Amino acid sequence: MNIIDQLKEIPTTCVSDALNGQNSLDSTIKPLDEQLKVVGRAVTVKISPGDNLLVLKAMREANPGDVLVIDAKSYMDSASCGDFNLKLAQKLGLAGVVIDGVVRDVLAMKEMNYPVFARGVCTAASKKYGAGEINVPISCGATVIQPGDIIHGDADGVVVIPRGLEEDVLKKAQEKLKQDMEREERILTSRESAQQYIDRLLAANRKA
Ligand SMILES: O=C([O-])CC(=O)C(=O)O
Ligand SMILES: [Mg+2]
Repeated sequence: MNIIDQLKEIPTTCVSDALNGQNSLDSTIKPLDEQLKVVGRAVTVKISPGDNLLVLKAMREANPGDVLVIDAKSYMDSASCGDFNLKLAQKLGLAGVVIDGVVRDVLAMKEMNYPVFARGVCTAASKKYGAGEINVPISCGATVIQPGDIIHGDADGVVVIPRGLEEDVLKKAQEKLKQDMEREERILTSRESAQQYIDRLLAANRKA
């Protein structure tokens, strides 16, 4: 299994733990549909607020399985994508779209079964002027994202795994998931074992 497929089997919280809580996008960037997760390599685009022509160019240049990450500078009053733009991304085979900005046509989007993460929704469209840059380092949700970094998102939010760390993060995240599952089996068996767990934790962390 390649690293993307292996990461798909792990919750985003465990990936975050493997990164010591670093590299989480702002928690206000949320999934439109909590049931859908996204894992793939970032294609980045930086746009000028209110202008989304380069979003289309970036998706045209992306490979199937990539995640389009849009730096719209948190602009909340015109949509970086509507349902039609997202249907283009889906048709082109992109794994999903993450936006530091907003979308529109949200009801049609929810019918698409396609992972989209954004700060919210608005009514107005963007213009098509073409300002911006494709596949450059961007800031999205106050986090630096380089083209090719792995984007990992689910109901809890989005984290970015920098390229150089991906093997290490995969191993640590797999280990964390295993530990979480073992802990549940061990501790959640009775009222007494739940009490003992908390007592041990308090004793171990008690300040002098
Ligand atoms: O055309 C746009 O920029 C936004 C829109 O409504 C869509 O994609 O459906
Ligand atoms: Mg539309």
